[in-house]
Order: sequence, then C-alpha cells, then structure tokens
Amino acid sequence: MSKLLCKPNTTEISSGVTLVHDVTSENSPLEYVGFKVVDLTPGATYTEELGKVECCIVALTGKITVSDQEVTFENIGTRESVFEKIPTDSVYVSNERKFVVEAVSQARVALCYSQSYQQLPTKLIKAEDNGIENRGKYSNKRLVHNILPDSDPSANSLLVVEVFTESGNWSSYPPHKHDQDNLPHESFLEESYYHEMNPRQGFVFQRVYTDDRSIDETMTVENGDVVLVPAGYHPVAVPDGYESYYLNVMAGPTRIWKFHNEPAHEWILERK
Ligand SMILES: O=C[C@H](O)[C@@H](O)[C@H](O)CC(=O)O
Repeated sequence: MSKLLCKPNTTEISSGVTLVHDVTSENSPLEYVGFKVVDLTPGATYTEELGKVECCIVALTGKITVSDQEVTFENIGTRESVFEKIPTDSVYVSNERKFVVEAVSQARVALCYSQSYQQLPTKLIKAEDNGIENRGKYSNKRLVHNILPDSDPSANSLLVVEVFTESGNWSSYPPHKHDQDNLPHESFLEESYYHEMNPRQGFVFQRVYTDDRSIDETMTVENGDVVLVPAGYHPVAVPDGYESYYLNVMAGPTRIWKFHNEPAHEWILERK
C-alpha cells in the first residue's frame, strides 16, 4: 500500500473519545501539516495543549462545544453528514493555547494543524462565513467551501477547505501542484486529504505525482482514508454513482495558495 495512503486506525484514547487518524511529522512525510480525526460520544471531551502550532477544529458532523479557557463556543456544527453539503462551523485556536472539545451529540471532528509562532485570537469560523465556490465544467465540476482561505488573516500558516465532487466527475483537476517556494509563480504548500464517500462503500482514485515522477502513486481511496501530498500533482477521480467529499489542510513557508497547473492538461480549462 502506498506510504501516502493512511487507513483509519481507530484507538479509544479516553472515555467516549476515539482517535481515527493522527498524522504527524514523525509518522508522515509532512513537515508543515498535521491532522487528526476524532470521534466523540455525547458528553465526551477531548483536551489538547498546543505548542508552536495552530489548530482549526472543524465540526465535520454533529454538535460540539469548544473552549480555550477564555472563550467558549457552544453547540456549534451544522450537519449530521458531510453530504448534506452545507457549510459547517469551525474554531481557530492559536499556538500555546489549550482547548477543550465537548460533544453535545455524537460528533466527528477534524483537527487541522500547522506551524505558528505568533499567537492570534481564538475565532469561531461560522458556517455562513465560508466562501462557497462552484468550480469547473463538463465532468470537472465540484463544490468548494473555503473554511480558512489565504484571504482570511485569522491564521499564521494554516489553510483549510472542503470539496464535494459529484458522481463521474474529477476534482483537483486539471492536475495542479504547489510544491515550489517560488512566488509569485508558485507557493510551497504540503497538503492532506481526508476523504468520505457516499454511499460509504465507494472509492475514488487519486494520483499523486511529480514532474520527474520521483513520486507517482495512484491510490484507491476509500471512505475515511487520508491521502498525504508532500509534493506533486494530486487529481481525484470519482466513479459513476458515488459522491466524494474531502477536507484539505495545506501549509508551508508562506500562507499563499498559488498553484501551477500541469501544462500538458491545462487545455482542459480553455474549453468553452
Ligand atoms: O490545492 C488544493 C486542493 O487540491 C483542492 O482543494 C482543490 O483545489 C479542489 C478543486 O478545486 O478541485
């Protein structure tokens, strides 16, 4: 199995708290991006003290209350399934802060991390404040919810976005990359993909590959899997009959999303 594909590894870490994914610089090729998925039963709490990292807490499903000891955001979260395709609530917590997530209902939470050295205010990122985009045409259509885009100055290095791709469509396509610290032409951002499928038994194909093909992995990605993108192009193909969801976390030396399309396939964008 590809080293870029992470299958769910469920571990109960405390009463009512199950860790599903825990991507770190120690167990992955990513240096800038960290990622966790945590399931909580009603009333269960997850507590974390952040070091030199910031965290975007995304209420993937269910209702949660988030506190950083100074502010508390109660009963946030908007959906029981990501495939309701409505934006959800998130909370940004900066470096050297401690936060507590308490489940109001059964909840699945994504914890998105990146490096942070300048403490910023804790902030509720309301669902209604997500920038919504309908991108693409033909069989390249996808719905994008910008949770923490580079236009939002609330974070130091973190970028978070969720993408919904309909049956038989491609996304993160035409293939693009952001693996060169070469602004204004391209930024260097590592990336993680947390995937869900509807119906659950579905799969997508995702290829991660570099110009020199030093990385060239084509993966069958199933519900709940995480794909790591240390470098390279990273298109996703969704089979007929299934819907795809993924949550992207991006981070690198500069908090700018400036990608480079693969020249061989950029013509896709020129179709009328
Ligand atoms: O670099 C960003 C990720 O590849 C996705 O968020 C991608 O941009 C989504 C899309 O536009 O298809």
